[in-house]
Amino acid sequence: MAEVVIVENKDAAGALVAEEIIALIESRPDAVLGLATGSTPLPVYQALRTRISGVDVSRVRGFALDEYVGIDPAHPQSYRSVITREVVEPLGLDPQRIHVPNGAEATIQHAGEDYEAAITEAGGVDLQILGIGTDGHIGFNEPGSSFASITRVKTLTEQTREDNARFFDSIDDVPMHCITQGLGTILRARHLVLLAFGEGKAQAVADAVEGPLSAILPGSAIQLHPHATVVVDEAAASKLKLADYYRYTFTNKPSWQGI
Ligand SMILES: O=P(O)(O)OC[C@H]1O[C@](O)(CO)[C@@H](O)[C@@H]1O
Repeated sequence: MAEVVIVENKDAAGALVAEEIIALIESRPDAVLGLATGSTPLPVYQALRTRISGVDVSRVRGFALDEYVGIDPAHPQSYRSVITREVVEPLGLDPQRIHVPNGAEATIQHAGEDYEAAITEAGGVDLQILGIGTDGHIGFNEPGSSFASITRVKTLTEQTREDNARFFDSIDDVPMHCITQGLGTILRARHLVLLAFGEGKAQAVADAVEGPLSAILPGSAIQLHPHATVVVDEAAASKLKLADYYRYTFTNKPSWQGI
């Protein structure tokens, strides 16, 4: 079962996860971070900005979860641009060490395989940051994705395109396809940290943490992981049946344990 940490707000979540990432980098300067985009991980990146000075990040490596297919990498909403703007530049990471799946149509046939090979060559991801879609996707693994899936092209659901229309001028501009790490890829990371905020994510969180294991609930794949941490605010936790138990467990956690 995933460990669930219910926090007061996004800032508290960001601080908690940022501390875990800094401890990881201090113990392993060439740590491999799994980077997510969307709104959810922003408080983590924000919290890292204020804590990272004095930490040597020159050897940190990173792999983004996903990218839109057919979008110009220079487009402000390509995940390449988002990762550069929100993570690489403010944290002073080496851009050469940060990878984003290649969504160019010309090379898309082998882009998934290439990305898997790059992750394997790096020795795997140490800590994977995850958000969750209102339809339950992690990465862009939409409902129906195999738990064994690897990096590949997926078609975005209408729900996801509507949710992400806020980043574009209109829903028509939201790409139809993406390339995403698979659920199998994500499950190979050594530590999963899934964040979710707000009532709109409450059902997806409950399904991921307490629902049946099912391809129709892609987030439920985290139940198969030996070290998964779910950090949520009260609203996103509102449909969890065992919320009191999670609070009790976290309050009584040994002080020497991280998340
Ligand atoms: O965080 P948001 O913007 O609600 O999106 C949900 C999740 O979907 C994804 O964007 C898919 O990449 C996640 O990375 C993200 O956290």
